[in-house]
Amino acid sequence: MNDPVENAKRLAAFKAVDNHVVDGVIGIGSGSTVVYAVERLAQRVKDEGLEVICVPSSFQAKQLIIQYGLKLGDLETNPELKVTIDGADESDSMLTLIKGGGGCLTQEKILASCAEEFIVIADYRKASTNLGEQWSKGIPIEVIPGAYRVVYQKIEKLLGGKSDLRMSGSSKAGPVVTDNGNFILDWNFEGVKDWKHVENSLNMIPGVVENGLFVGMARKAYFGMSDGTVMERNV
Ligand SMILES: O=C[C@H](O)[C@H](O)[C@H](O)COP(=O)(O)O
Repeated sequence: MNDPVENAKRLAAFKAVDNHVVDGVIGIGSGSTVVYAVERLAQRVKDEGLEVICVPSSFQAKQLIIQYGLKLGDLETNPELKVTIDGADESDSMLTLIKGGGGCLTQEKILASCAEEFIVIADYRKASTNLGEQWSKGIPIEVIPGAYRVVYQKIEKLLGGKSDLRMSGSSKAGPVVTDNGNFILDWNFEGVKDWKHVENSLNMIPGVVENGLFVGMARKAYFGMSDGTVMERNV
């Protein structure tokens, strides 16, 4: 593979699947890095007879599981996951994450919370010391559509910064609509010191469904590097 970023994603995903997946129920995150994790899972099912049931975190993840011929599960029949593997938009040195750049944060956080182990896979552009060093698009916040404006105002009053309603772009007029039928606000924060406080404060605002801060959930991350190595971070 010639693209260093794609190569880095693939290396991280393959290593995480090899090191953490055994027979059982697996949570499948969303995004472009997770594609490689599903590819590796499918290889191991074929080559080693690995027996996994895959629970998706999004429409995209479900399609991937189907496309690769893996067994599809859901949280109603498989509420306990051995491991969830997912990408991130940014990870600080404590593995505090920003997620939801692709709009899939709520179901991802549910899957992360149901897993014995939550493993992050990403390329080298996602690793930082403090959030905001690498990801400049703010914290994604999923909101009930009719409440987006009041949520926006309350966030500004409570925590400062500015939010933007995420728009669809040229393929559809109007805002992005999540897999759950909601809107996304991207909150550009200022001077945050306590991410757990922010995560909790955002979720206390009526109309907020979930936010893309994952604090204290991941214990291990794999970052594919541009030189072909994989950097591991543990907390
Ligand atoms: O909403 C999307 C998810 O949180 C993704 O896991 C995140 O955006 C990272 O995606 P990618 O692997 O494409 O960078």
